[in-house]
Amino acid sequence: MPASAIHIHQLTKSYNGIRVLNAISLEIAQGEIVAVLGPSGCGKTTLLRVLAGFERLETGTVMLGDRLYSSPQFHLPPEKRDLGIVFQSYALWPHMTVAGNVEYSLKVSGVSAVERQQRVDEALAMVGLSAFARRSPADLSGGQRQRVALARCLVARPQVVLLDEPLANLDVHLRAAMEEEFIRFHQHTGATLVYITHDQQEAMAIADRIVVMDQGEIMQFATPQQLYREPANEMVATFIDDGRLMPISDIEPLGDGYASVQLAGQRYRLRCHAHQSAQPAGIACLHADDLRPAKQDDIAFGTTIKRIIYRGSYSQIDVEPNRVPGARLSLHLPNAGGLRPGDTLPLTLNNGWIIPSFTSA
Ligand SMILES: Nc1ncnc2c1ncn2[C@@H]1O[C@H](COP(=O)(O)OP(=O)(O)OP(=O)(O)O)[C@@H](O)[C@H]1O
Repeated sequence: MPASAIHIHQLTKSYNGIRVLNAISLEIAQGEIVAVLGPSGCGKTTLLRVLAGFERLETGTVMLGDRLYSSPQFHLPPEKRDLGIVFQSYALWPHMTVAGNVEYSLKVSGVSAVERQQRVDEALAMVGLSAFARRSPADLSGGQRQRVALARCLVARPQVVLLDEPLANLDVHLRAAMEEEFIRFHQHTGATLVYITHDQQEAMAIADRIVVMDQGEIMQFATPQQLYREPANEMVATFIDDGRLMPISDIEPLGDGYASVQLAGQRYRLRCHAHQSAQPAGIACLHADDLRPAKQDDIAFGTTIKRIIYRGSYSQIDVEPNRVPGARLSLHLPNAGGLRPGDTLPLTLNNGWIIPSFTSA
């Protein structure tokens, strides 16, 4: 079994009798970058803390390769786990220099002075902080401190790195630079990265696969493209990007990855799960790029413009389908031209995804 693959099986965890993680099972491959994404309070940090060994689990197992880390009967302490951890709060030693902070763990574990020097230089170079080795953490910016925390983790050359919202305190430019930093680190080391964030853009930019969590459960574990194009349920559909839900009826699978459905009074072909069954009713997920203003020969449905938001390179047009009062769809136009709220805008579909449903209702 690859040494740094993570196997989580049926993990549950409660605080004060309240279930915070419920039957979590995940197989993370060696060298993979996995982001854990979900709304506040869904259990992301708790999952990371159980992986790191700061919390015990109630049921289930956590293994790294073929090594048992946690089970109800067994708990390997955090310092014995072969993991690097980068938390949102940098927790640097204020009385040590940048180099001292990075060197500390090597000193404690008895690495020779010559090797320490070489590894500290290497780690600081990797995060672009060679020139800051002798500074005190107090004299660094937030982003630089975060990079010291990363260097401190890298210097130990862990096979698995757990990162808890490491970019949450940084401004938008620094975040982009740090995203590149993580990817570079990953290319350099091939380590397995588990990355917690509530920022889906960040998750999409960095991760090979994303775990979407809600209320202590895994909603979907898939590539960013799959989450966007083939959400497993309504939560993922609306959580990822600008997904909007539309009621559909008379779903007839066509056997080629598409189904014919009734939507806003018209018949359309939408993408569907290979095992989608015929259903009297269901829900479709439509993104902005699934919609466009109808031309003369298109199969169109009428909508009324509710709101136009200028977003620089495009305008976001929010509409209500005339035959589905209360539903909201959104499309992007490079130029909203003479459109106004209250105007009628006939739309058609480029694409769309049926939220999977497998049993006949
Ligand atoms: N030590 C604790 N004692 C009791 N409840 C806790 C404890 N730690 C977390 N919780 C609860 O467990 C749930 C999950 O918390 P967790 O911090 O894992 O969520 P999260 O997804 O990381 O949220 P955020 O994005 O806001 O950091 C929350 O309802 C939280 O209040």
